[in-house]
Amino acid sequence: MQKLVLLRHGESLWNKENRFTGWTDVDLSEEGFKQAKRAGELLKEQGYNFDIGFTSVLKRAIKTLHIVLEELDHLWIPVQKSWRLNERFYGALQGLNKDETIAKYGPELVQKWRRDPHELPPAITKNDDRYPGKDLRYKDLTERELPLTENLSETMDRVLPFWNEFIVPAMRKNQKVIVCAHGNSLRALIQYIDHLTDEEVTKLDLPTGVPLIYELDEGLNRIKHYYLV
Ligand SMILES: O=C(O)[C@H](O)COP(=O)(O)O
Repeated sequence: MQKLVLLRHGESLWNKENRFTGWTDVDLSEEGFKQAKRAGELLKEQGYNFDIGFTSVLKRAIKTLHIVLEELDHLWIPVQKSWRLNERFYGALQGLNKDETIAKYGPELVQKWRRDPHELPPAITKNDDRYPGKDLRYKDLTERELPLTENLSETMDRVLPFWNEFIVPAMRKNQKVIVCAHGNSLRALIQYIDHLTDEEVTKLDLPTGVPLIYELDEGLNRIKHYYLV
């Protein structure tokens, strides 16, 4: 049996302000820093340690992982960052307040944008300041990989190659793995690991800063999963 720890970053400043965030690189809120520390304390109390960490290229996840590893006195372990673990790119919704967006477009459409795996939120253009092609950290991405908007199914399409190429091989070497990422990149991973239907995944909401433990068998199939509280 092998344990895999999935962790959504602590509350961000825009979670707090209820704004669509996506690839916007906002920091943790004060509460988010506390949640990250608490996650580290919980993992420490329950005897967890890790051989490798994986995270996105967004500071709310990077900092959460760093704080957890600091609590565990594990800052020395390798940490691999990838844009593939980023939050779903929320297109032209990025920066907008979620309640104001509901008031403007109606709850049904906004809920579809947020949770329907195949519904695309409105796109940005390449002239938009939010276009990732203007951000140095994405300079090695091909034009096809640079999103203008993204649905959950496309998020899954870019998360899974990373899972298969890096996370699975680490677990096959019996390394203890922590993945610190985002609501929707983790939702995509969970849909894959748990074989959830599109219908089931729409109901899945991950709390910020609470470690989710997966117990996996030799074939990396799920035995059970639970939150650490
Ligand atoms: O990017 C965001 O706004 C959040 O992290 C996830 O938002 P959602 O719950 O609206 O998908």
